[in-house]
Amino acid sequence: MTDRLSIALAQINPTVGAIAANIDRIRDARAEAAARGADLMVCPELSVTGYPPEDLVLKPFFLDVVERAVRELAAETADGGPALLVGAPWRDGDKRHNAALLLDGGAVAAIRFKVDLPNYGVFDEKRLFDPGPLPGPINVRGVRLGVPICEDMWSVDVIETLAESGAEILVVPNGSPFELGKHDQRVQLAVRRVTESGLPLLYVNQVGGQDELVFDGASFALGADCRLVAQAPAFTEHLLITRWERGDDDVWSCADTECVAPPEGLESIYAALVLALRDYVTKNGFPGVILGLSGGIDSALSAAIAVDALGADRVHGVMMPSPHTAQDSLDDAAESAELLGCKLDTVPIVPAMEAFERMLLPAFAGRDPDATEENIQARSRGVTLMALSNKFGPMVLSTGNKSEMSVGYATLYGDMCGGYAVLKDVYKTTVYALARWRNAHQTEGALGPAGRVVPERVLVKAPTAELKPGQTDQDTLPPYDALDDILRCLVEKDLGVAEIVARGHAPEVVDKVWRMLHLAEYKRRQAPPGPKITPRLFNRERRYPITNGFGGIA
Ligand SMILES: Nc1ncnc2c1ncn2[C@@H]1O[C@H](COP(=O)(O)OP(=O)(O)OC[C@H]2O[C@@H]([n+]3cccc(C(=O)O)c3)[C@H](O)[C@@H]2O)[C@@H](O)[C@H]1O
Ligand SMILES: Nc1ncnc2c1ncn2[C@@H]1O[C@H](COP(=O)(O)OP(=O)(O)OP(=O)(O)O)[C@@H](O)[C@H]1O
Ligand SMILES: NC(=O)CC[C@H](N)C(=O)O
Repeated sequence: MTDRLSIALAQINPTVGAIAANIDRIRDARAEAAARGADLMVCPELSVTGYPPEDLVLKPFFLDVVERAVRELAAETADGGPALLVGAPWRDGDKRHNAALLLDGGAVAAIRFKVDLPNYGVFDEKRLFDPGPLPGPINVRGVRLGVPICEDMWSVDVIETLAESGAEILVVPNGSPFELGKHDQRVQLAVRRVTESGLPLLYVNQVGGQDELVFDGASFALGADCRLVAQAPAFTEHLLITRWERGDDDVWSCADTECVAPPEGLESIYAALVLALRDYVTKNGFPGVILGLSGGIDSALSAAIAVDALGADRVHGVMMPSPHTAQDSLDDAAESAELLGCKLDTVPIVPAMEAFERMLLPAFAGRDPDATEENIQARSRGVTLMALSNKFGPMVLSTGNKSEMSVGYATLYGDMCGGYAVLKDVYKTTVYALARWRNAHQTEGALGPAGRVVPERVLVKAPTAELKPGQTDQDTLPPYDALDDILRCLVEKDLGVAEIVARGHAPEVVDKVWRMLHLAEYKRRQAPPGPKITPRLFNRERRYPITNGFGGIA
């Protein structure tokens, strides 16, 4: 009987659909695991395709390619090196499963299917996969391992079955996306499962950005006594080696190994945004990003995140003054670019505004100027940025935040244009907090300069769209502290008006915010994607009808 087992947790960053590249990553990690004496290397959920592969798995041709790649990789395990536990969509007769496959001795040695298919929030697995039967353990080098797949760990049944059928150690492959506080939630759940089953548990999570999702990794291992015995760093690829030994009481214990505490709070949000943007830009093949630098907080923070993600030489700011642009805005945009070390061009939009005015003069005869002319400014900037993107290749980085997108305080085809909106799920109050945090700290692996990156005045001046003289956001919107609290209640907690008023908000303000939220659904449907950091990201997991006759919130 084997009394020792070394298990490597391969926290890799796959690209969805890039099967050959993902297999290369797994192969490289296995070579390192072999050199460090591992008997088994465990990869995240659906590691061969990347998570979530979405409707790619509905294509039989895609599944053929996956199966061929897995069988070729399995053949390589005839070399006597570590066994491999990989994840892939897998067919069984006319069923399609989310599977964990043990590759060992040159073959696919065992297969287990996911039982609990998540179908809430950002997950859509019921339309893609068939559930598997309650599983038994698999035998790896003489040790019985239970393999619950991600959501299988979130309820009792699968692990209870595995424990009852003789599993000795639980090994959990995951594709678990980040949101604020998610790591603690996972550890608490894992502790519950360990307490119920009496078995040690290894949790292996994917890392990297995939469209709206960002995976933080933060893989870990718990001993049978619920002690944290290993913890991989978050937001970066890592191979975590754990060494287990069977005790006289038949309980496996792990020699203490590296434990790197994951970031929390604002630091975790900032790290998530950096990784999400970096992977979106690089995995989609852009040379860099271009953004409008207005001298305001949203563009200043977006630029800082972009420089930390990509390096200053891949970020291009453009100041596009109109007659309403204050000297302070010009100076603040220049200081932002200087602090970050990124390029800043100035392209005045006055000629475009004048051209539209002349062009529309006959059509607008007899009409007073209104929001129409304001929006032409925002759209002139959008056209300019898209032209620079077309000509030179960088993706337009959209700067809108969650508070604005909630209430429709943004111009369709204007400042809403762009490929990715890095602050899409970040409320304005959090935008300020993140900027202050970044001025005093830096995340691991950030490519930007240390120290202040957002000018002090940008943090203290009144936010303004500068689309007409003397305009501030608060002419139209409630103060951001109040607005964000009301929005969290409406968007994330589904509270009614009475409950929100009971928190100290004026009924007419709550009513106004609800109406604005409701009326802006059409804008959000046309907004660029951006990374999830809250429990409810617009479009991906909060899906309201646009044509919607329901007016009440009580
Ligand atoms: N249900 C629906 N389905 C599809 N389309 C719909 C629609 N309702 C209106 N529309 C269309 O949308 C148009 C109105 O939307 P839009 O053209 O965007 O314009 P609108 O929402 O009227 O104005 C933009 C607002 O955003 C503010 N803003 C702009 C730029 C930057 C900032 C900032 O500080 O970040 C704020 C600006 O001060 C103004 O209050 C309508 O004319 C109509 O064409
Ligand atoms: N003068 C400008 N030059 C360059 N870009 C601009 C200018 N004005 C607005 N933009 C772009 O449009 C976005 C929306 O900006 P606006 O100033 O209207 O409101 P905001 O939401 O307060 O953003 P910010 O805090 O960045 O100013 C900005 O983030 C910026 O990318
Ligand atoms: N891929 C999954 O099954 C993920 C679901 C799970 N509840 C999580 O977020 O961790």
